[in-house]
Amino acid sequence: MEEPMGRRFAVGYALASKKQASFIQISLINIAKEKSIDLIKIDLEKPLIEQGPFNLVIHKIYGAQWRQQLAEYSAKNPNVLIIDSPDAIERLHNRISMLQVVMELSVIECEDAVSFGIPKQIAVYDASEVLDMNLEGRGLKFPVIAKPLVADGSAKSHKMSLVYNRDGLSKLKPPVVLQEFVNHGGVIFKVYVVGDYVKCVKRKSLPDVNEENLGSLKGSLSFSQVSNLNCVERSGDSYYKMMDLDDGKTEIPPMKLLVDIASGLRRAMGLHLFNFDVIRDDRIGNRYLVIDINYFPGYAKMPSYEHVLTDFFWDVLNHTNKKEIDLDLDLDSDTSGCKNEGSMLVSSNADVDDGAANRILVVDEKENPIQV
Ligand SMILES: Nc1ncnc2c1ncn2[C@@H]1O[C@H](COP(=O)(O)OP(=O)(O)OP(=O)(O)O)[C@@H](O)[C@H]1O
Ligand SMILES: O=P(O)(O)O[C@H]1[C@H](OP(=O)(O)O)[C@@H](OP(=O)(O)O)[C@@H](O)[C@@H](O)[C@@H]1OP(=O)(O)O
Ligand SMILES: [Mg+2]
Ligand SMILES: [Mg+2]
Repeated sequence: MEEPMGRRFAVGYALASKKQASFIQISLINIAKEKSIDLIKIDLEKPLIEQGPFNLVIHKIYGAQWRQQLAEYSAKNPNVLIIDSPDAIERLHNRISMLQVVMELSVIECEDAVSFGIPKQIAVYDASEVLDMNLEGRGLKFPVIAKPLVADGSAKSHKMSLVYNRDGLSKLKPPVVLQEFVNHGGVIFKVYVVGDYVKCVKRKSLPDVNEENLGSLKGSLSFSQVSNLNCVERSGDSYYKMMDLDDGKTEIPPMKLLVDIASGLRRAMGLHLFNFDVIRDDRIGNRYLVIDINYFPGYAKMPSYEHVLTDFFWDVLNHTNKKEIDLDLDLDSDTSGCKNEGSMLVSSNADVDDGAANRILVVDEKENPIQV
């Protein structure tokens, strides 16, 4: 449906320069323009409150100052949609709370023998804890991946190490999360979510570790952003071309499962723009583990991202009268299915609230952004 002649929408974007270079492509600007949507850069050097007018603001900026700016802007411009709420995004800045939400997803129907969950993990806050820690006693065994607890977009927050044995623990710099390394055939599935749109792509991941070789491996191995390593930048226009893995043999997980997890996460987190990383647990045929969730990921690597994002903006902008965005979660279908509990999968026939539960309010009565 086209907007009546003359009516245009302004979408303000607040992005770090690297993100701006990859996301704000001419192709996106033009496709949005055809749908009467103008993408307008927010100048981070000036107060947000002095900028606009905007109908919608999208953003990926860290820090209290930016949150304060958004709060002031919302108070002054209650009709402007902010996607997403900074409080909701905050949950993804900690690798424990990030994955906890997956454990809270209930009633996702799975095909026979298909299940999902997260790897076992513990947080370590203090360097003195690390050395005399009894990993096995806490349900973890080597190898483990050590990930910085904080995921704040810094290069440091992506620095991981694969720890093979006790010697490797000594180099860790808490606060870190120790997560069991799960063999998964060297392939990772990146599931991009844009409102109710879901797209899964395959990427290269860390190779499997052979348990028999563990004894001979030296303490630990450091790495960073493995799944982005085959991403190249086209000279001149900073266009990202993702060499998605096409090994011709790895099947993607059942799409229904991914869509259900995506819908569940959207509702539970109150977010519209994110991706999540999934691996297939080689020990248990059809068990899928969510290992990472990223806010406003590298959408430019997603096929036809310009159309997907433009359609999303259009939908959101045309729901503003209702002050709500229908998340279309389809929760009132058959509720008997699988519920994720700990690392176990149990059957559930729990009742689910329909109606209100299917919608996420974006603004409250005073039309300030709220958390769901
Ligand atoms: N539990 C795990 N078992 C096996 N491999 C893992 C596990 N966790 C992470 N990995 C591997 O390490 C990589 C980096 O981990 P993770 O995705 O948590 O880091 P990140 O820096 O947040 O990544 P991104 O660039 O997607 O934000 C994954 O892409 C995957 O290859
Ligand atoms: O550009 P940004 O800083 O947002 O980087 C994000 C990066 O997107 P990019 O491709 O645009 O670099 C994402 O890649 P994909 O998952 O989509 O492959 C992922 O690595 C996020 O974790 C990064 O966000 P951060 O965790 O650092 O906040
Ligand atoms: Mg990841
Ligand atoms: Mg991440």
